[in-house]
Amino acid sequence: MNNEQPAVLARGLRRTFGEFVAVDGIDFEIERGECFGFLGPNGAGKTTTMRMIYRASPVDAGRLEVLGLDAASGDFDRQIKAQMGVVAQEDNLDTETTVRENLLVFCRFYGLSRTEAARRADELLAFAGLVEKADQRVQALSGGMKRRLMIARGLISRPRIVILDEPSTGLDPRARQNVWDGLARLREDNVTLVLTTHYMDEAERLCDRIAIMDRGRIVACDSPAGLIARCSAPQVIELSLRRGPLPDRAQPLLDRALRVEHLRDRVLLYVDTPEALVGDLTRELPDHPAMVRRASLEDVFLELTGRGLED
Ligand SMILES: Nc1ncnc2c1ncn2[C@@H]1O[C@H](COP(=O)(O)OP(=O)(O)OP(=O)(O)O)[C@@H](O)[C@H]1O
Repeated sequence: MNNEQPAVLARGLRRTFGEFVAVDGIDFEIERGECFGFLGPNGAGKTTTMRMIYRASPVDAGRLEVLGLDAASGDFDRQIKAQMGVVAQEDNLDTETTVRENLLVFCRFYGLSRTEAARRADELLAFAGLVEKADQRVQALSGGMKRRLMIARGLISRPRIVILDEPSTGLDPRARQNVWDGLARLREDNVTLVLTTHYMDEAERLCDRIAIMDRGRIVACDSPAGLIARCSAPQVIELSLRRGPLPDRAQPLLDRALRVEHLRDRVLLYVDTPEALVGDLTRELPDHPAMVRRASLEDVFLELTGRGLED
């Protein structure tokens, strides 16, 4: 295995379900030690792409290499699988057994001896912040703790690549922070992280680079800052539509923005400098509170696809 090769390389990667093209011939490269995220709305093809990387889904066309080895190679499972940790989207923990037992069963599955398994389980309980919960049944854990246990389970074989499908979906802010802290520690050990998310803050915060996916294609791939710099303007004024649509007299004000996006509950105005316009909007449209923020990945997504991430 060549250490110069990227962690994952995809060329023309494609997956279809009958007539439906879920992943439409995408190209990407994930460097070793980087945190790479697939960001996109429901059904964009993120999970399918990840499943191809860890070989849970066949590749219909194109080339896929992991750590320099062709995924189609007969040797792939033997050489690569132990180097890859997978944390799937759905929680498939055995809820009847204890937290420690859950880890021990998988340690044994990976071929660790009884003593090694006990040691590794203790290390991972500490990593996941679950030492105090070790002897409780999994069903007594909170959602965030279960997620951390899933991540710990994915790390048993000390993988060099960890694949996480929506690592913090459904978690409250504190639990998300805990998960993010755990992922940051993996980064320090130079583990390659590949994740999917539809949370822009998660992508922006964790990822060195992000591939924005939409309808089976990668529509842009860059660092979060690089992506945001592509926005047509650096500042955004959000006008709330909570109290109803904008009146006709709003149009001349909207015309002063460089670009305008109409969403279900908000209108977004892209500007270089917001101050004067915000003053006028507040005065002229008192029923539509205006809020100023910096352009974000959501704006990049809107500009690239014409749709919001949640639409
Ligand atoms: N086994 C399958 N059979 C048929 N269609 C499938 C199958 N798996 C995925 N698809 C379809 O492929 C498309 C991409 O699905 P995928 O799960 O990769 O999206 P995603 O970006 O991960 O979405 P989400 O954010 O909702 O998880 C969807 O339209 C989905 O319905």
